[in-house]
Amino acid sequence: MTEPISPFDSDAIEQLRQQHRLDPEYVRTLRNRLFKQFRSDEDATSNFPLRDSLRCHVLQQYRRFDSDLDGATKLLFRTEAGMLIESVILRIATGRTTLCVSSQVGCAAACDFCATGKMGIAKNLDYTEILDQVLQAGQLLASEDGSLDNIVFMGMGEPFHNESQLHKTIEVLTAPDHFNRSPSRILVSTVGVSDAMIQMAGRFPKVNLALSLHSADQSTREKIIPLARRYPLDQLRTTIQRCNEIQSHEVMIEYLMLRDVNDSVIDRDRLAKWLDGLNVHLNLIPYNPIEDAPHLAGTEPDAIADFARAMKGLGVKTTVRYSLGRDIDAACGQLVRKENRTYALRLNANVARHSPTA
Ligand SMILES: C[S@@+](CC[C@H](N)C(=O)[O-])C[C@H]1O[C@@H](n2cnc3c(N)ncnc32)[C@H](O)[C@@H]1O
Ligand code: SF4
Repeated sequence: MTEPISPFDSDAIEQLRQQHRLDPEYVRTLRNRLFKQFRSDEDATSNFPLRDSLRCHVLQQYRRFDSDLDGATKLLFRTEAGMLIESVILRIATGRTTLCVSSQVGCAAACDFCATGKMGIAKNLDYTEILDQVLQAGQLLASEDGSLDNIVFMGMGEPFHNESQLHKTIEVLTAPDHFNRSPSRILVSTVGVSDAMIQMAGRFPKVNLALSLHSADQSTREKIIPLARRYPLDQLRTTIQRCNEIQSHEVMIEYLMLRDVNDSVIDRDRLAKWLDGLNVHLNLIPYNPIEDAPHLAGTEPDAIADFARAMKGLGVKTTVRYSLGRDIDAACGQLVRKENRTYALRLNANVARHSPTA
């Protein structure tokens, strides 16, 4: 009995097609139905002669949380390795939908304010695991007669720590004979990995980039983002200049509003100075408190609005992120953290037991 084939694996699909002398039209129809129309597995594979050789999903849907407050849905998936990852569907009032995907389980960057960074693990997802988040969310939206408009890499993980799988994912997402998504509707958010940002801008110039800046002061940034030591602010500014030269659109600057950390008048003026001359758009993010960082608190909404007004006054294009799904975030984040920690501990115990020095 041969291993089932993932429809995302073009080489394996082509090999199968040639082996069975299948008309390429069958493969085209399968891809159109599954990747472009997001039909159900059964419907999409119904006339594919080798449907029993396929396995449409590498992720198992584990839980679903729907917000009572707004149109957010959080999907928890279990990977084959047993880890939980999350994807979030944001249904925005304008009718547009955005899917936030994970690129890793956990994250080595270990930012102080981030639940994923506090998980204490970092495992890369492979491209089929990232694409399956898109497929399953797309199928869910299609079943509600909705559509999927934007895909953002703002879920668990640092996408540029998983660069090869990220590039492969974007290739399949934008390939006309696969998902055929517009690159301008894809956004990759990073904590700031300079060389990878420039690579991305060069290889996929239409894909949007977002930099999680969070402070324009080097020592403050280092306190909340350990990776800031490796990629100092001067280097990041030059990186954005380089991306601006390659790309025709703005880079998004994400700025988490943390009370008494980065929200003073001095912080604001320093930020405006740092952004001056760059083709950017500033997005202020309200902080979502996490259990593992009791020392951090978010800036009050009124103060965020004042900060935004002042930044606009200083000539910076500024918006405030309206955060969706707050009611489901805590429940889901805690579940993911707890289960993945338990799993990682079990895994480490097994490795120790089997290591020659144990
Ligand atoms: C989870 S990260 C994933 C992408 C990438 N690793 C990055 O840092 O940009 C996506 C965004 O969520 C933000 N974020 C992390 N923890 C947060 C929290 N507790 N409240 C609000 N935003 C948070 C990050 O700063 C980043 O801008
Ligand atoms: S890089 Fe992004 S995902 Fe990783 S810990 Fe920092 S905020 Fe979280």
